[in-house]
Amino acid sequence: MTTLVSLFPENRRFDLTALGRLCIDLNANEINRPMEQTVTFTKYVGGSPANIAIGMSRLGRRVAFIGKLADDQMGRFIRTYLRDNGIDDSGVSTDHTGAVTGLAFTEIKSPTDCSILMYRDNVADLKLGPLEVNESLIAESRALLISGTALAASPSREAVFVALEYARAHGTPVAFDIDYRPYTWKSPEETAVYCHLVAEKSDIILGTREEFDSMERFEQNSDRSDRYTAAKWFDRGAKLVVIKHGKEGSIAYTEDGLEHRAPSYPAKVIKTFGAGDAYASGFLHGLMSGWDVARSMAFGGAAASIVISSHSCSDAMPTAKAVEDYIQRCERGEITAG
Ligand SMILES: Nc1ncnc2c1ncn2[C@@H]1O[C@H](COP(=O)(O)OP(=O)(O)OP(=O)(O)O)[C@@H](O)[C@H]1O
Ligand SMILES: O=C(O)C[C@@H](O)[C@H](O)C(=O)CO
Repeated sequence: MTTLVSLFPENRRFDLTALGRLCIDLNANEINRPMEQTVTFTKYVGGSPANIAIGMSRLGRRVAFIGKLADDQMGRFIRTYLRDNGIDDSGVSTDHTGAVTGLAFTEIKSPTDCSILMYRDNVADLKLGPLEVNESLIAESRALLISGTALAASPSREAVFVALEYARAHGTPVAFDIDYRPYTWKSPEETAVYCHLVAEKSDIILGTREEFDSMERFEQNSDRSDRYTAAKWFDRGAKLVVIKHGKEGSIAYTEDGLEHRAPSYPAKVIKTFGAGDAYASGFLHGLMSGWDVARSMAFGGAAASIVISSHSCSDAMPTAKAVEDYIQRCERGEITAG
């Protein structure tokens, strides 16, 4: 049994500070059809790190956010939602240059064929500057979560590196979610270089197999196995590497050389996105609770199944009781894949 609870310092004001984008999701109401035929959408707070922060807060964790919002109705909607969900927004600044809120229109063609159409020109989240990174939030947190998309442009990119410096100075462990969104970046090479630099400074690295491949683009060794990937990052200081495989579940590696596997839970899938964010929040909650790695992964997987069985990502993030109930219902055979 491997636990990582000792990684997280005790007696801090927050369990997690998340850094990255706060956006809007507009999820198609008319599901199972292409965007061309979709005419109405429901608005939710979105953005992977926002979803993870909201998920952690629903699980009873104390959460803060570092980011930047547009000075418009959408920005105010997001701030209100964060506050209503008990998330400390003192590290969330407001842009005054006319930047806009990032929008993600989700197309739900079928439960397995979903895509996101993103509007990300001149977005406020990527305007977060190095001087706007709130050091005291990082010093007062048991962990810092970095979303890889925050590296896609300056000055947000520099802000991430400043946050990493503060984390190191205050002994705050870093969880890095690669969160690769190709349309935000100029080139795959740029993604590989900057994500690599951050992964080298991270304690926990989370990503899908494809995301690790995108970050390891310049890897000399042709071995693309999960085990090789994990060994590479342990060499560079990581303590835990988690590789997600969609419906096939996830695999985690720990420094002690052990491999931990979690199958997924059944789900009546409405759309697949949001799975990774729910998984991350459930998984980090489990680790911080002192559970072993495999149990934490399973809990994250159950949270993911709940979210993909729902219309939204952020709004659908479950409480701990809802996740536990879901696991029990699956064990009793009351929930099957739909
Ligand atoms: N179709 C599915 N059925 C059941 N569980 C799933 C399914 N897809 C994903 N999951 C669960 O969610 C976890 C993370 O999913 P995935 O590997 O798709 O991450 P991701 O690609 O980061 O997600 P996202 O689509 O949000 O970006 C998986 O390990 C699994 O437990
Ligand atoms: O990550 C995004 O910007 C879009 C998300 O808000 C969406 O909810 C999703 O894809 C979750 O991973």
